Amino acid sequence: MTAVHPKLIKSAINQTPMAMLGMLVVSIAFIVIFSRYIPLTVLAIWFGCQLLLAALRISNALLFKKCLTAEDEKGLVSNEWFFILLNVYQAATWTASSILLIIYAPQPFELVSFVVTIGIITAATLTMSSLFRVYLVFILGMMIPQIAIMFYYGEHQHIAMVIFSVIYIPATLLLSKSILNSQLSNIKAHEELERTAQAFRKQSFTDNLTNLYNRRYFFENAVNILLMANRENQPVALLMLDIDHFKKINDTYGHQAGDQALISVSQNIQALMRKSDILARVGGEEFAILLPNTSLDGAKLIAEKIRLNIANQPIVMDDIRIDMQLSIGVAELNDDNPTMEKLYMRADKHLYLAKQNGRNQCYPSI
Ligand SMILES: Nc1nc2c(ncn2[C@@H]2O[C@H](COP(=O)(O)OP(=O)(O)OP(=O)(O)O)[C@@H](O)[C@H]2O)c(=O)[nH]1
Repeated sequence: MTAVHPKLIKSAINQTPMAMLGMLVVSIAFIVIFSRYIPLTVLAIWFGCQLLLAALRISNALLFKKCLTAEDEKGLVSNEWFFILLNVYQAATWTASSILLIIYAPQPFELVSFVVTIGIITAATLTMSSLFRVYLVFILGMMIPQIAIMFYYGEHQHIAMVIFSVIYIPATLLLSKSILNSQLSNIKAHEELERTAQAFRKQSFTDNLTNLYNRRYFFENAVNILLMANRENQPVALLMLDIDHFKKINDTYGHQAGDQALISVSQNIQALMRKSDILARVGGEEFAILLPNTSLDGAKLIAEKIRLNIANQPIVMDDIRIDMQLSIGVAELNDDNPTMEKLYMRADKHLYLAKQNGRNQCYPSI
């Protein structure tokens, strides 16, 4: 058996309590109507079988739920088989009810039984179509004995019922298939929408070229991190990084090579970061790194490590080799720079000083 879409299984699970309630209501109606013909002990045994079926269907639904949570493919397939067996069992109990009518009740109650079967099958179209194979077994399991019973009586009205079934069964299967297809296309449309929304969400906080966080995300997050650090009295540092003479790289090797250089530098810096650090591209060739739980001394060490790493790792593209250098301004959250705005201004000023002092360096240095 091939795996059924988890959302279809979920839909079948959700319908189970309602389906079982409906089945028990019809069973009770059957008992009330036919208690004058069928001995009560026989009806009690039959109802016991229906109760057992309801319990097994609920446990089947719970097992499905467990397998879905555990993403247990094999478990899902064996549960589907379990569901099919339960439907064979259900068809058998309803067939048993028809046989009880043949034995104990006068004609034309066999026709009532036939109509009840049609009613149950029609209702099941809504609850079982998501698992089409299971429904197929159910409809055949329910209808074949009814057709046999109609042939057994063989009168004109019984043959009419058989002819009616020949039209009804394929029509119901077609209806069930179209419910299934519409459920599937709804699921697909929903998943597509979800994917698009996720892509938009990602786009709203990432830089298209480097895949790093963008300026907006960086500053929105930084404000929150600073608030928390201020409250908990934890150090935070900010690095502002700018590639030296990047214009020359563009002019010498072309804009595309410049783009590639930006991507490589981003990846190289990212590889040196901790998970809790926030690295973003905040301008053309300008990056920012927020370092939670990091003092100025720690930040200077990290800045120097990044600077050296970039300076010692030329970017190789096809047959060209581009030497890259960074200037880095370092600042920490303190009484002089208590807000993101102030911290940013200080780090940016230090970046300017690093450039002024000759580039390829950090300011303040170690
Ligand atoms: N390839 C490429 N270039 C970019 C991108 N964004 C900005 N730039 C270029 O980056 C260059 C930045 O030049 P400047 O601001 O003069 O800075 P610089 O040449 O790095 O000089 P200093 O910062 O003073 O060392 C400009 O030529 C921009 O066109 C981009 O996304 N891709």
